[in-house]
Amino acid sequence: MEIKLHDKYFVPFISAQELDFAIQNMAKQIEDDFAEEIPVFVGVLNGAFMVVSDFMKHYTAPCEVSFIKMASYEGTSSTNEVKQLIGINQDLTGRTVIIIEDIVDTGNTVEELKELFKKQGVKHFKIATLFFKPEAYKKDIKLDYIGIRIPNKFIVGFGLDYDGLGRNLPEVYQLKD
Ligand SMILES: O=P(O)(O)OC[C@H]1O[C@H](OP(=O)(O)OP(=O)(O)O)[C@H](O)[C@@H]1O
Ligand SMILES: Nc1nc2[nH]cnc2c(=O)[nH]1
Repeated sequence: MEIKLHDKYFVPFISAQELDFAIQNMAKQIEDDFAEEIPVFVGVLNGAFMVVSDFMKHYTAPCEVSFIKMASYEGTSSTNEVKQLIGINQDLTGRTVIIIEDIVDTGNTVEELKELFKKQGVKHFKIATLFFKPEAYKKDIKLDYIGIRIPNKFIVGFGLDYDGLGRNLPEVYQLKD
């Protein structure tokens, strides 16, 4: 059933079951790669709060979790300027940092994050994202773990918002044409 948020209509796109399956797969892959160490998962707020919560329930090896707050989107488009609103106050020297994103779109946010963590002397820097829009991506940075590839259309739900609304939807909706 379609929904209305502010002035726009959205149609169902990805079910809660498909989301859980994709997150479970990412957790398993990362666990296979990093079970020998204690990675620090860094969720990118606000959008990633739901992915991180579900991801952590599927990741069974020792790990730590922290959050960073970045923002670049106003309405349905990128401002091209990514701001850091809340940082991490933990020494990450020599640690394996795995970013958990809800979505990688233009790549502006992951580029900014990579710069930020490089300066902190981390041992490994990896990126995991639930959603990836290949047609919108403008960077060369490798994305290490991708949940679901989606077309270049605006989505909401499961943490993702349209001007503040829609983050609490348990499934994902796509902007109606
Ligand atoms: O690849 P990009 O084009 O940079 O887009 C991806 C970013 O956009 C969203 O964040 P947003 O800036 O909307 O902030 P929010 O997480 O608080 O909604 C999303 O959570 C990513 O962090
Ligand atoms: N809500 C939302 N935020 C985004 N940030 C980057 N791409 C998107 C998108 O498709 N939807």
